[in-house]
Amino acid sequence: MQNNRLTLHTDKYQINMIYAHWKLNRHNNIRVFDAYYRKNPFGNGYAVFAGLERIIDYINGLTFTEEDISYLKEQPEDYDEGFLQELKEFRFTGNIDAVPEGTLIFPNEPVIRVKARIFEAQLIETAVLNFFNYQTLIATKASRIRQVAPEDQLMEFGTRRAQEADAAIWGTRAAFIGGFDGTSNMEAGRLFGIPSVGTHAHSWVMDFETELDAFMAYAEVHPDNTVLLVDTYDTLKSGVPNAIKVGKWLEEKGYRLKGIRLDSGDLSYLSKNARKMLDEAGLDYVKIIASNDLDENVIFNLKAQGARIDSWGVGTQLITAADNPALGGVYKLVAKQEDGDFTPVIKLSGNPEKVTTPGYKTVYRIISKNNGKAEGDYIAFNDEKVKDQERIKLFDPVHTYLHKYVTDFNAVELLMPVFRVGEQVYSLPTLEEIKGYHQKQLSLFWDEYLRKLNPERYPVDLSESVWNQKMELMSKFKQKNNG
Ligand SMILES: Nc1ncnc2c1ncn2[C@@H]1O[C@H](COP(=O)(O)OP(=O)(O)OP(=O)(O)O)[C@@H](O)[C@H]1O
Ligand SMILES: O=P(O)(O)OC[C@H]1O[C@H](OP(=O)(O)OP(=O)(O)O)[C@H](O)[C@@H]1O
Ligand SMILES: O=C(O)c1cccnc1
Repeated sequence: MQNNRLTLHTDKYQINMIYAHWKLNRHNNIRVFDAYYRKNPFGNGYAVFAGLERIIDYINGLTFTEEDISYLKEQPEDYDEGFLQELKEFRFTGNIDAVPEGTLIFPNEPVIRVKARIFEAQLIETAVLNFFNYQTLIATKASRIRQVAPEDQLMEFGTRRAQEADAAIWGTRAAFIGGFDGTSNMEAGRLFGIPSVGTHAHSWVMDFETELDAFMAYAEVHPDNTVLLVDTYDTLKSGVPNAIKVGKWLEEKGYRLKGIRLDSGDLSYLSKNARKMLDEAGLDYVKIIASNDLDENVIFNLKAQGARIDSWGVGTQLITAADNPALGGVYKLVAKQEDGDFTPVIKLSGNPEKVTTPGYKTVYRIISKNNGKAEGDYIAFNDEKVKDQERIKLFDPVHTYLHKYVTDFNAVELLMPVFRVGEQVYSLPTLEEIKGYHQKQLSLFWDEYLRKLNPERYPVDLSESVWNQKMELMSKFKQKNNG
């Protein structure tokens, strides 16, 4: 049952809404939706945007096949033939803007903006959020892990524990964007050009009479790429001594043992002792690799203990974002095009954080020309002239007395045109370029915003016009609802 099609990868309520829009002849109305997230995951100070490549693939492949239509015909809703005909001719004809993958993003700022017929904009909500939420989450987790091991090799080992195949593949790509160097997943390697890496499992050792036989046999087949897993029986009494024997044998053949892998026990104690034994045997070039339910906190602590580990294999905790398994990104209607103008719409909530910010808006990153650092992100209406302003007032949208004026800045617009009238106008950078761009993004921010424990909150502010309009709409709707 092969299924690579994603058009029906949507919630039924989207189909029911677009059907009702069609019945009421509202389906061609142009609407604007913003996608954003509300709370940083893992207690981090930022998130790393990922998922755009998948979104672009999805939009480009958005057509209803005969099978899709037949399935809709089976539904109890008894959709009109005219609607199904409309779906047969369906293709995306709207505009999408998004921040580039690898961008550091912050709560409550639009990172994807869709302006399209409601018929199209509503249909794509589910899939767009699905891709954005998961991939951004994993890229952010990877970025946290990279932060605690800036110089080490980081290998993604999570496929066996991932939430199924797509999560493994696209999660691996996101991990690479966030700072990983390689993956054990061959398909991710093939698809995206991510370096594929691998050692061997306990089964290899258990399949031979002795550990030494197993190590020798492996080294004979892979003399220039041997990493030996040394913890099957007794790491320091058997595994490391046997690895040293193999290392010496490889030297005689003109090769070098590449590494040993520790996969259980006290990784600090074992790595220090293994390092000593290897060095004393003249094998100081042999790398020590660690795995076993690692995450940024364990790695950070191991480093603080002086563990002698050069390379980390990280699986479960990364690919499942185990300590924060969902990003919670949302997709909200913010404006309706009426007679050429954009009418803002708002969603109220008892929870102030859930009140939407109305209007057809864009986001700027305000970068000081004096020090090259980001001062804050600034959400303004699409037609506000932010770049030409000499002085900009940044104020907290909740605690408005908290404000500062910034002069001498560059206002860098974050949202890039991705689709125009249904045509892809954005050429995707290579994965290496995205990774490099992510590193540059990090250098824009003060360390206080980036630290992984209790970071400072980076300002995401509204222009005065956007703020005023939000306040006006809030009081207007409150009055209406109070009769
Ligand atoms: N020195 C250390 N300091 C902090 N955490 C460590 C240290 N050494 C290992 N760990 C981590 O502690 C956890 C211990 O896990 P666990 O008890 O499953 O390991 P184990 O019993 O050694 O091995 P296993 O059960 O997989 O054979 C793992 O996440 C591991 O990475
Ligand atoms: O621990 P993770 O971060 O998920 O990394 C992947 C794990 O997968 C392998 O273990 P395996 O499936 O053999 O099971 P194990 O946990 O018993 O070692 C490997 O030896 C790692 O321990
Ligand atoms: O190559 C490895 O050592 C590896 C790959 C996947 C999972 N665990 C380990």
